[in-house]
Amino acid sequence: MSANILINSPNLKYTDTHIEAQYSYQTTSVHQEGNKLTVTPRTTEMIFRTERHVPRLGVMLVGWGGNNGTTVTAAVLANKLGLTWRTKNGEKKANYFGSFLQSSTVCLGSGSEGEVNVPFCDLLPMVHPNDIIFDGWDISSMDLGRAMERAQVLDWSLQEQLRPYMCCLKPRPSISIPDFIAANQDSRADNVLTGTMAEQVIIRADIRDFKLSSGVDKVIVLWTANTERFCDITPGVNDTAKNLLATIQNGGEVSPSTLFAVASILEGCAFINGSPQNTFVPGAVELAVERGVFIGGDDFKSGQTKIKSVLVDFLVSAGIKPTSIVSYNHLGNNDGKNLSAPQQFRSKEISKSNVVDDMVQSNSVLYQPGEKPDHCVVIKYVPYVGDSKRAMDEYTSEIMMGGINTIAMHHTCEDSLLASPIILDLVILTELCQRVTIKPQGEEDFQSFHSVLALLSFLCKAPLVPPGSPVINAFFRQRACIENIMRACLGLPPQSHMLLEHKLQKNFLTAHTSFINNDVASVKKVALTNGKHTLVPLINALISGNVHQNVIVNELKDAQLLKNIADL
Ligand SMILES: NC(=O)c1ccc[n+]([C@@H]2O[C@H](COP(=O)([O-])OP(=O)(O)OC[C@H]3O[C@@H](n4cnc5c(N)ncnc54)[C@H](O)[C@@H]3O)[C@@H](O)[C@H]2O)c1
Ligand SMILES: O=P([O-])([O-])O[C@@H]1[C@@H](O)[C@H](O)[C@@H](O)[C@H](O)[C@@H]1O
Repeated sequence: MSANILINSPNLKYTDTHIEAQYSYQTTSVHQEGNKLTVTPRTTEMIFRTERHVPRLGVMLVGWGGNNGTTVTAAVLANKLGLTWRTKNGEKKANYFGSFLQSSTVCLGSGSEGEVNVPFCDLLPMVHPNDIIFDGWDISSMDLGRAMERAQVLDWSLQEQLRPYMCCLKPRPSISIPDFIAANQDSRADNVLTGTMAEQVIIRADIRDFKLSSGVDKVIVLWTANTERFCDITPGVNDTAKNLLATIQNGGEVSPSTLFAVASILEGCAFINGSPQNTFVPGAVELAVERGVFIGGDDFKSGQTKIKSVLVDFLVSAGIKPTSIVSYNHLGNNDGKNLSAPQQFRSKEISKSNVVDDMVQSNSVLYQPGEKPDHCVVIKYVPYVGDSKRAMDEYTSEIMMGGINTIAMHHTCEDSLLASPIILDLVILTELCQRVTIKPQGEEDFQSFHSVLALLSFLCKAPLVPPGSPVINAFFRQRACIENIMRACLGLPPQSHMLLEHKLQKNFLTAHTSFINNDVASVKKVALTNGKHTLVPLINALISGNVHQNVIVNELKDAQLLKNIADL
């Protein structure tokens, strides 16, 4: 059941169009001279403004006919239709498990019954996955009904129910430059555009056509097509936006994924890269910044790497020193087949290898400058296991007094059922970020997040961040970042987990009456600022927080709003 959250704070204003929060952003800056560190707390006042209107969202997937593309489309349909199906283990019901926005919760604070947790997606107005309209491209012409069968991900009895809907969905012809993906993909490519590179940017017209024909307000484009090889970064070719656009016109090395990114940016649509290759060559990043369009990536953080971003964080922050990480996995889907080619595997290897860097570098007690654990990544293609990926990891660490701590792990999961909810989170979070603007003190105007949307890091193996920003891979730091930014949009302090009210001899929050009076005072202020209609829900909130009705009535009796209290 979704929660209806109303913030009782003089720092928050609800208007018909926006949620506007006054926020004190607290940071600490450190000045270092030798081993002397001077640490200065800083506070920057700012206003967070979130548009309340949730648009109709269209998502165009590049690689729509692949395992991820068909699975995410089928999952949304199954949820929308409320489907259930029988398996040998009993009846299953469509759900969004694995989506942190839909299926994980955040602690809002404490009430009379203890901590109150709400679904992440209830914090701010955001698109529900059931309302997303999908479209997309694939170099394979198969309709999504047959492609879903080819993927072998979903239970057969569910596929049977979905097929009539999925068969009506057909991928648009796509850009194919065979050199970028494995040669073993050639047999799939029967749905490709022809003409020069510039002519193939006709995909811009597809975006417009989809927007018009579906009636969506916004389109986000996401690459979930095959992993490409890395593209050379060459001065004069792709190093600046101008050079990249000229190369597209005149010919030269540009990957299909970069062509899609450029087309989306030129159409003003956010572009997300779910694969590991360097789609965002410097010219593409510059173009996104120039046009003020969001880009995000790279490579969905779905399985083995997600665990790594938790486990290494745990080890290093527990003061244990990982010295060797050996990660092996095998899988038998088409992604695995493509990755069996050396250049495509290399893209994945790079993306999977850097995930521990920030955690290792943060601990100079355990690691000398430049020291890193050995880190080995292996992927093998084993057709028989299909989409059911097997991952085996061995983490060896040094513990106290020369001791060795070895953790070995075996992980089996359907690759595409891990990636699909991440696709939904990526597009929903990106859309939400498009409606948030921030005005730091001293600035004239509200500004949006940087075009390189680092907030998506949580969902990516190799996070793309604005130049000069720290890359954070640690799972809970990434999650806390999203949670606390959303709380800031509501004028709420960051989640500190201090729980001081339970750690002293007396609980100062319930014992102190001025706390209650302050609350009532702020109700008065909020109701006077935001209109009478907010009074009754605010007072109800106070009552459910154990403030006695008489206290509220007494406190409010001098207010002009007294007559509204009769309605209670
Ligand atoms: N499933 C996961 O857990 C996971 C995690 C991280 C990243 N990824 C990445 O997501 C991508 C998709 O994975 P998948 O399992 O769906 O793979 P898949 O091979 O089943 O699907 C990819 C689809 O892309 C199509 N394609 C290839 N080149 C194209 C182009 N130029 N334009 C349009 N379509 C094109 C193929 O025909 C295919 O249908 C891969 O790059 C994979 O590495 C997957
Ligand atoms: O998310 P994760 O398990 O670390 O990484 C996975 C790889 O190990 C796998 O080989 C690949 O095919 C998947 O698409 C995914 O990228």
